[in-house]
Amino acid sequence: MNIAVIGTGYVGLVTGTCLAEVGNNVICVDIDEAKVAQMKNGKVPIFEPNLEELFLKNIKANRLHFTTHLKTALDKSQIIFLALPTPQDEDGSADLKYVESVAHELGDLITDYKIIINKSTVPVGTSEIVKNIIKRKTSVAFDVISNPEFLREGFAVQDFMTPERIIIGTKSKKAIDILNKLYSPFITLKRPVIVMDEKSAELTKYAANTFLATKITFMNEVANLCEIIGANVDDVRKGIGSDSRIGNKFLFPGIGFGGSCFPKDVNALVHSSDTAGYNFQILKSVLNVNQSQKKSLIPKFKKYFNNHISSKKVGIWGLAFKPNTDDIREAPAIDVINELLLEGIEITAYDPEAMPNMKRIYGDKITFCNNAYDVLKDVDCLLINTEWREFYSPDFDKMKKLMKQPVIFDGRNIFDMEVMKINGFHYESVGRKIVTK
Ligand SMILES: NC(=O)C1=CN([C@@H]2O[C@H](COP(=O)(O)OP(=O)(O)OC[C@H]3O[C@@H](n4cnc5c(N)ncnc54)[C@H](O)[C@@H]3O)[C@@H](O)[C@H]2O)C=CC1
Ligand SMILES: O=C(O)[C@H]1O[C@H](OP(=O)(O)OP(=O)(O)OC[C@H]2O[C@@H](n3ccc(=O)[nH]c3=O)[C@H](O)[C@@H]2O)[C@H](O)[C@@H](O)[C@@H]1O
Repeated sequence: MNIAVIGTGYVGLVTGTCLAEVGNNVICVDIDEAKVAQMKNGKVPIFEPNLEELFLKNIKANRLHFTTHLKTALDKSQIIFLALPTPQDEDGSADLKYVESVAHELGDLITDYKIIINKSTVPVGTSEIVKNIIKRKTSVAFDVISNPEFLREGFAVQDFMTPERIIIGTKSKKAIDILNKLYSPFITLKRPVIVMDEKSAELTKYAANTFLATKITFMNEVANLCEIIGANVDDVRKGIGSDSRIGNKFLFPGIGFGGSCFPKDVNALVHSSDTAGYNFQILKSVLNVNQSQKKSLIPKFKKYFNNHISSKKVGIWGLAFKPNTDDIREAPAIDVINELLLEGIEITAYDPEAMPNMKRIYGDKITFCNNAYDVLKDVDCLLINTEWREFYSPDFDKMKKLMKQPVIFDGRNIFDMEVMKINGFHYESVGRKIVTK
C-alpha cells in the first residue's frame, strides 16, 4: 500500500519504518527541514533501540522516503497517517494547532479518496473537528479514523511490531476493510483489532495512559507509607502483583512518572472532563501526588545533611525520564536539578543518552561527565533518577574511593539493600528502610 506519514517523531518515524518493513511504500513528511535532510542522509534523528537497522534497510529497499513537501506525499498515497504533536496548552488542555493546521492543508490539497488516520493522542471529538475542517474545503471523499498508538519509547519498534491490540475508531466499512489489510501482518488471535466509534477510540487512549499513571501513583503512595511504617514496598509489590486481577507490571515505585505523554495526557483528560462537566477527582490527585513525588529525594537529602546543604557537591546518575531513551520531557531529573540549583548546590551528572538534550537546558550550570564514575569525584552524595542498566552493578569500592562520603539517594530502587549494607553505604531508596553504615 502507498502510505504518507505526517510528522516524523517517535510515533511517526516508527510507524513509517515499521509499515515499510512489512512491504508498504512509505513517504514521511515533516516541516523540520534539518530533520528531513538528516533522514535523507540515512541518520535517525532520535535514539530508539532497533530503529536504525530497520530504517536503513527500508531506505535501501526503496520503500522508505522523506520529504518536506506535503503535496508530493499526498499525491502518492491513499493512506495518510497523522503523527503530530499534541502538547499541553497553558490551561492543561491538549493543543490541537498542529493537527488542525495539517487538516486545513489536507482540505486544500487532496484530489482523490484518502483515509486519514489519526495516531496523535487527541481529545474526544477531534476526529469530528478534523472531518469538518476538511469538509469545508473540499468535496473529495475521505474518511477520518481514530487509531491511537500505544507504543512506549525505548521499546517503540517492538511495541509497534507486536501490539497487544490495535484500536480502530470509525463507522466507515471501506476504511475498516483497508485498515484490516494494512494491519494484517501485525494481528494474531491474541493481538486483535478492536473496532469502535471515533469517540470511544479517542477516549480509550486517554483512559489507558491515565490508568497506568494512576497505577504508578498508587504504588508511589504505598511506598511513601512503607517508609513511615517500616514496611518494604518491594515485598508489597510482589505480594499484590501476583494477583492476576492486579498484574505485576507498572507497579514499580520511584520518583514519579515523566515523559512526553503521561503528564500531558492526565492534564488533558482532567481538562476535557472539567469542560464536559465531570470532576475527575482521582486524576486531580494523581497530578498532585506526582508533582511532590518528583521532588521526593530532596527532603531525604536535606534531612541527612541536617539542612546544611549549600556547600555540598551532588552527583547525579540518570537524566532521561526513563531508561533507553534520550527523551527528557517532564523528566523527574529536571525537578531534582532545579531544586538543587535553587540551593546553590554544585552538580555533576551523567546519562548514557540524554546529556545533549539536558545541555540545551542547563548549559554550564551543571557539569556533564563522560561516565558514571567521573560524576562521583569528591561528591557528598549520589542521587539516582533513572534506572539505566549500566548503573546496576557498579564497582562499589571504586565509588567509595571517589566519593567524599558514601551516601546514595536512589529514586529507582536499583540496588539490593543487603549489598549496600555490606559495602558500607548510607543508602536511602523509595519505600524501603534506610540502610546505614
Ligand atoms: N512519544 C510516544 O511515545 C508516543 C506519543 N504519542 C502521541 O503521538 C503524537 C506525536 O508524538 P511524538 O511522535 O512523540 O511527537 P514528536 O514531537 O516526537 O514529533 C512530532 C513531529 O511532527 C512534526 N511536525 C509538526 N508540525 C508538522 C506539520 N505541520 N507537518 C509535518 N510535520 C510536522 C515535528 O517537526 C516533529 O518532528 C502525540 O500526540 C503524542 O501524544 C502516542 C503514543 C506514544
Ligand atoms: O502515549 C504515550 O506516549 C505512551 O506513554 C507511555 O509510554 P512512555 O511514556 O514511553 O513510558 P513508560 O514506560 O510508560 O513510562 C512512563 C513513566 O512512568 C514511570 N514508571 C513506569 C512504570 C513503573 O512501574 N513505574 C514508573 O515510575 C517511568 O519511569 C516513566 O517516567 C505508555 O506506556 C505507552 O503505552 C504510551 O503509548
